[in-house]
Amino acid sequence: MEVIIAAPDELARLAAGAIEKLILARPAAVLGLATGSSPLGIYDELVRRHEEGGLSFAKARAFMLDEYVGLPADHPERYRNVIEKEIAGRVDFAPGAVRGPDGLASDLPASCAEYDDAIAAAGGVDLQILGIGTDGHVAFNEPGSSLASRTRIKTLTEQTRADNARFFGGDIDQVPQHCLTQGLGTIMRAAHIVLIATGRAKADAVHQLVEGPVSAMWPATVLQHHPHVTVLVDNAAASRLQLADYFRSTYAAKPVWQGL
Ligand SMILES: N[C@@H]1[C@@H](O)[C@H](O)[C@@H](COP(=O)(O)O)O[C@@H]1O
Repeated sequence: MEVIIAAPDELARLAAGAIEKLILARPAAVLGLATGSSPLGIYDELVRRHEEGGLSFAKARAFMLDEYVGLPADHPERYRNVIEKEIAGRVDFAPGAVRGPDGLASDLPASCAEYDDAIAAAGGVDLQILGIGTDGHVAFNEPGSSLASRTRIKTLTEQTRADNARFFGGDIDQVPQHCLTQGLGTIMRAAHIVLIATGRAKADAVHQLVEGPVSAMWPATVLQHHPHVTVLVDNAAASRLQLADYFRSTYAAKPVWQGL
Protein backbone atom coordinates (compact mmCIF):
# COMPACT_ATOMS: atom_id res chain seq x y z
CA MET A 1 0.00 0.00 0.00
CA GLU A 2 1.52 3.30 -1.08
CA VAL A 3 0.26 6.37 0.79
CA ILE A 4 0.82 9.76 -0.81
CA ILE A 5 0.07 12.94 1.14
CA ALA A 6 -0.25 15.98 -1.10
CA ALA A 7 -2.50 18.89 -2.02
CA PRO A 8 -5.83 17.90 -3.62
CA ASP A 9 -4.90 19.20 -7.08
CA GLU A 10 -1.67 17.21 -7.05
CA LEU A 11 -3.59 14.09 -5.95
CA ALA A 12 -5.97 14.54 -8.89
CA ARG A 13 -3.03 14.94 -11.29
CA LEU A 14 -1.36 11.80 -9.94
CA ALA A 15 -4.48 9.67 -10.36
CA ALA A 16 -5.27 11.10 -13.80
CA GLY A 17 -1.65 10.53 -14.80
CA ALA A 18 -1.88 6.86 -13.83
CA ILE A 19 -5.09 6.50 -15.86
CA GLU A 20 -3.56 8.27 -18.87
CA LYS A 21 -0.47 6.05 -18.71
CA LEU A 22 -2.69 2.96 -18.57
CA ILE A 23 -4.82 4.04 -21.55
CA LEU A 24 -1.79 4.97 -23.63
CA ALA A 25 -0.32 1.53 -22.98
CA ARG A 26 -3.63 -0.25 -23.36
CA PRO A 27 -6.36 1.74 -25.17
CA ALA A 28 -8.97 -0.94 -24.41
CA ALA A 29 -8.32 -0.64 -20.67
CA VAL A 30 -11.12 -1.34 -18.20
CA LEU A 31 -11.60 1.46 -15.67
CA GLY A 32 -13.52 1.37 -12.41
CA LEU A 33 -15.41 4.61 -11.80
CA ALA A 34 -16.57 5.90 -8.42
CA THR A 35 -19.19 8.47 -7.50
CA GLY A 36 -19.05 10.89 -4.59
CA SER A 37 -17.25 14.21 -4.42
CA SER A 38 -13.77 12.77 -3.89
CA PRO A 39 -13.03 11.71 -7.50
CA LEU A 40 -14.35 14.93 -9.09
CA GLY A 41 -10.90 16.53 -9.33
CA ILE A 42 -9.62 13.40 -11.08
CA TYR A 43 -12.48 13.54 -13.57
CA ASP A 44 -11.89 17.24 -14.27
CA GLU A 45 -8.22 16.49 -14.88
CA LEU A 46 -9.07 13.61 -17.23
CA VAL A 47 -11.45 15.87 -19.17
CA ARG A 48 -8.71 18.50 -19.42
CA ARG A 49 -6.26 15.90 -20.76
CA HIS A 50 -8.93 14.70 -23.21
CA GLU A 51 -9.66 18.19 -24.50
CA GLU A 52 -6.13 19.58 -24.49
CA GLY A 53 -3.95 16.52 -24.89
CA GLY A 54 -6.12 14.22 -27.00
CA LEU A 55 -6.42 11.51 -24.35
CA SER A 56 -9.04 9.18 -25.82
CA PHE A 57 -11.38 6.77 -24.07
CA ALA A 58 -12.88 5.57 -27.36
CA LYS A 59 -11.70 1.99 -26.89
CA ALA A 60 -11.86 1.91 -23.09
CA ARG A 61 -14.65 0.48 -21.00
CA ALA A 62 -15.72 1.29 -17.48
CA PHE A 63 -17.70 -0.25 -14.66
CA MET A 64 -19.30 1.77 -11.91
CA LEU A 65 -19.14 0.70 -8.29
CA ASP A 66 -22.66 1.15 -7.06
CA GLU A 67 -26.16 2.52 -7.55
CA TYR A 68 -29.18 3.48 -5.51
CA VAL A 69 -32.16 1.14 -5.76
CA GLY A 70 -35.35 2.57 -7.15
CA LEU A 71 -34.37 6.10 -8.15
CA PRO A 72 -36.26 7.00 -11.36
CA ALA A 73 -34.21 6.76 -14.58
CA ASP A 74 -34.06 10.53 -14.96
CA HIS A 75 -33.24 11.33 -11.31
CA PRO A 76 -30.13 13.54 -11.20
CA GLU A 77 -28.68 11.59 -8.24
CA ARG A 78 -29.03 8.22 -9.93
CA TYR A 79 -25.36 7.23 -10.10
CA ARG A 80 -25.54 6.45 -13.81
CA ASN A 81 -26.63 10.03 -14.40
CA VAL A 82 -23.99 11.38 -12.03
CA ILE A 83 -21.22 9.48 -13.81
CA GLU A 84 -22.57 10.60 -17.19
CA LYS A 85 -22.50 14.21 -16.02
CA GLU A 86 -19.15 14.13 -14.24
CA ILE A 87 -17.03 12.09 -16.65
CA ALA A 88 -18.63 9.72 -19.18
CA GLY A 89 -20.50 12.41 -21.12
CA ARG A 90 -17.48 14.76 -21.11
CA VAL A 91 -15.06 12.41 -22.85
CA ASP A 92 -15.34 10.03 -25.80
CA PHE A 93 -16.41 6.68 -24.36
CA ALA A 94 -18.25 4.62 -26.99
CA PRO A 95 -22.01 4.18 -26.45
CA GLY A 96 -22.64 1.45 -23.89
CA ALA A 97 -18.98 1.35 -22.79
CA VAL A 98 -19.76 2.57 -19.28
CA ARG A 99 -21.87 0.18 -17.24
CA GLY A 100 -23.31 0.29 -13.76
CA PRO A 101 -25.43 -1.89 -11.52
CA ASP A 102 -29.11 -1.58 -12.47
CA GLY A 103 -31.05 -0.18 -9.55
CA LEU A 104 -34.28 -0.51 -11.54
CA ALA A 105 -33.89 -4.18 -12.48
CA SER A 106 -36.96 -6.33 -11.83
CA ASP A 107 -34.74 -9.14 -10.51
CA LEU A 108 -32.05 -7.39 -8.48
CA PRO A 109 -30.10 -10.50 -7.35
CA ALA A 110 -29.93 -11.80 -10.93
CA SER A 111 -28.80 -8.45 -12.29
CA CYS A 112 -26.10 -8.26 -9.59
CA ALA A 113 -24.78 -11.70 -10.58
CA GLU A 114 -24.83 -10.67 -14.25
CA TYR A 115 -22.90 -7.54 -13.37
CA ASP A 116 -20.09 -9.48 -11.71
CA ASP A 117 -20.02 -11.81 -14.71
CA ALA A 118 -19.78 -8.83 -17.07
CA ILE A 119 -16.79 -7.42 -15.18
CA ALA A 120 -15.06 -10.80 -15.33
CA ALA A 121 -15.92 -11.22 -19.03
CA ALA A 122 -14.31 -7.84 -19.73
CA GLY A 123 -11.11 -9.20 -18.25
CA GLY A 124 -11.50 -7.47 -14.90
CA VAL A 125 -10.90 -3.87 -13.90
CA ASP A 126 -7.39 -2.58 -14.64
CA LEU A 127 -7.60 0.53 -12.48
CA GLN A 128 -10.30 1.16 -9.91
CA ILE A 129 -10.89 4.65 -8.52
CA LEU A 130 -12.28 4.55 -4.99
CA GLY A 131 -13.48 7.04 -2.42
CA ILE A 132 -14.13 6.20 1.21
CA GLY A 133 -17.04 6.99 3.49
CA THR A 134 -16.61 8.54 6.93
CA ASP A 135 -17.48 5.13 8.43
CA GLY A 136 -14.86 3.39 6.29
CA HIS A 137 -17.21 2.09 3.63
CA VAL A 138 -16.01 1.67 0.06
CA ALA A 139 -18.54 1.74 -2.75
CA PHE A 140 -21.61 1.02 -0.58
CA ASN A 141 -20.06 -1.78 1.47
CA GLU A 142 -21.15 -0.62 4.87
CA PRO A 143 -19.58 -1.75 8.18
CA GLY A 144 -20.29 -5.44 8.69
CA SER A 145 -19.96 -6.25 4.98
CA SER A 146 -18.40 -9.58 4.13
CA LEU A 147 -14.81 -9.02 3.09
CA ALA A 148 -15.43 -11.61 0.34
CA SER A 149 -18.75 -10.15 -0.86
CA ARG A 150 -19.85 -9.90 -4.48
CA THR A 151 -22.20 -7.38 -6.10
CA ARG A 152 -25.46 -7.41 -4.16
CA ILE A 153 -28.18 -5.35 -2.52
CA LYS A 154 -27.30 -3.54 0.71
CA THR A 155 -29.16 -1.36 3.19
CA LEU A 156 -27.51 2.02 3.75
CA THR A 157 -26.60 3.10 7.26
CA GLU A 158 -28.11 6.22 8.77
CA GLN A 159 -24.59 7.71 8.72
CA THR A 160 -24.23 7.25 4.96
CA ARG A 161 -27.74 8.50 4.31
CA ALA A 162 -27.00 11.56 6.44
CA ASP A 163 -23.66 12.10 4.64
CA ASN A 164 -25.34 11.83 1.24
CA ALA A 165 -28.40 13.92 2.12
CA ARG A 166 -26.50 16.94 0.83
CA PHE A 167 -27.06 15.60 -2.68
CA PHE A 168 -30.81 15.34 -1.99
CA GLY A 169 -31.52 18.89 -0.89
CA GLY A 170 -30.37 18.12 2.66
CA ASP A 171 -33.37 15.83 3.21
CA ILE A 172 -32.31 12.41 4.50
CA ASP A 173 -35.77 11.02 3.74
CA GLN A 174 -35.08 11.51 0.04
CA VAL A 175 -31.97 9.29 0.21
CA PRO A 176 -32.92 5.73 -0.78
CA GLN A 177 -32.54 3.06 1.90
CA HIS A 178 -31.21 0.43 -0.47
CA CYS A 179 -28.41 0.27 -2.98
CA LEU A 180 -26.58 -2.16 -5.21
CA THR A 181 -22.85 -2.30 -4.75
CA GLN A 182 -19.89 -4.19 -6.04
CA GLY A 183 -18.77 -6.39 -3.17
CA LEU A 184 -15.45 -6.08 -1.42
CA GLY A 185 -14.41 -9.32 -3.08
CA THR A 186 -15.39 -7.88 -6.47
CA ILE A 187 -13.41 -4.69 -5.88
CA MET A 188 -10.40 -6.70 -4.67
CA ARG A 189 -10.16 -8.30 -8.12
CA ALA A 190 -9.13 -5.00 -9.73
CA ALA A 191 -5.47 -4.99 -10.73
CA HIS A 192 -4.73 -1.53 -9.28
CA ILE A 193 -6.84 0.38 -6.78
CA VAL A 194 -6.44 4.14 -6.36
CA LEU A 195 -8.31 5.47 -3.32
CA ILE A 196 -8.64 9.21 -2.85
CA ALA A 197 -9.74 10.96 0.35
CA THR A 198 -9.63 14.60 1.33
CA GLY A 199 -10.78 16.59 4.35
CA ARG A 200 -10.71 16.04 8.11
CA ALA A 201 -13.99 14.13 8.09
CA LYS A 202 -12.12 11.24 6.44
CA ALA A 203 -9.18 11.21 8.89
CA ASP A 204 -10.50 8.38 11.10
CA ALA A 205 -11.45 6.22 8.12
CA VAL A 206 -8.04 6.79 6.50
CA HIS A 207 -6.26 5.95 9.76
CA GLN A 208 -8.20 2.68 10.02
CA LEU A 209 -7.71 1.90 6.33
CA VAL A 210 -3.94 2.25 6.53
CA GLU A 211 -3.09 1.48 10.14
CA GLY A 212 -6.05 -0.31 11.67
CA PRO A 213 -6.63 -4.03 12.02
CA VAL A 214 -8.40 -5.63 9.05
CA SER A 215 -12.03 -5.77 10.07
CA ALA A 216 -15.50 -5.77 8.54
CA MET A 217 -16.21 -2.88 10.93
CA TRP A 218 -13.99 -0.72 8.68
CA PRO A 219 -14.62 -2.32 5.28
CA ALA A 220 -11.84 -0.40 3.49
CA THR A 221 -9.26 -2.23 5.63
CA VAL A 222 -9.66 -5.24 3.32
CA LEU A 223 -7.45 -3.28 0.92
CA GLN A 224 -4.49 -4.12 3.16
CA HIS A 225 -4.71 -7.55 1.54
CA HIS A 226 -4.48 -6.15 -2.01
CA PRO A 227 -1.06 -6.19 -3.70
CA HIS A 228 -1.38 -2.83 -5.49
CA VAL A 229 -3.21 -0.05 -3.68
CA THR A 230 -2.40 3.66 -3.89
CA VAL A 231 -3.94 5.83 -1.16
CA LEU A 232 -4.05 9.52 -2.11
CA VAL A 233 -4.78 11.85 0.82
CA ASP A 234 -4.47 15.53 1.62
CA ASN A 235 -3.03 16.82 4.89
CA ALA A 236 -6.43 16.91 6.61
CA ALA A 237 -7.35 13.35 5.69
CA ALA A 238 -3.83 12.25 6.74
CA SER A 239 -4.02 14.06 10.08
CA ARG A 240 -4.55 10.88 12.14
CA LEU A 241 -1.89 8.78 10.42
CA GLN A 242 0.83 7.70 12.84
CA LEU A 243 3.10 7.01 9.87
CA ALA A 244 2.47 10.36 8.15
CA ASP A 245 6.10 11.49 8.40
CA TYR A 246 7.29 8.22 6.94
CA PHE A 247 4.82 8.50 4.05
CA ARG A 248 5.93 12.09 3.38
CA SER A 249 9.62 11.18 3.29
CA THR A 250 8.91 8.13 1.14
CA TYR A 251 7.06 10.27 -1.38
CA ALA A 252 9.83 12.90 -1.36
CA ALA A 253 12.30 10.13 -2.21
CA LYS A 254 10.06 8.39 -4.75
CA PRO A 255 12.01 7.35 -7.84
CA VAL A 256 10.87 9.43 -10.83
CA TRP A 257 10.51 6.33 -13.02
CA GLN A 258 8.23 4.54 -10.61
CA GLY A 259 4.71 5.82 -11.32
CA LEU A 260 1.86 4.81 -9.07
N1 LIG B 1 -21.17 5.27 -2.68
C1 LIG B 1 -20.37 6.42 -2.47
C2 LIG B 1 -18.95 5.99 -2.24
O1 LIG B 1 -18.43 5.38 -3.41
C3 LIG B 1 -18.11 7.19 -1.86
O2 LIG B 1 -16.77 6.79 -1.66
C4 LIG B 1 -18.63 7.81 -0.59
C5 LIG B 1 -17.84 9.01 -0.17
O3 LIG B 1 -18.29 10.14 -0.86
P1 LIG B 1 -17.53 11.51 -0.92
O4 LIG B 1 -16.38 11.28 -1.84
O5 LIG B 1 -18.51 12.46 -1.49
O6 LIG B 1 -17.09 11.84 0.45
O7 LIG B 1 -19.97 8.23 -0.87
C6 LIG B 1 -20.89 7.28 -1.33
O8 LIG B 1 -21.34 6.54 -0.27
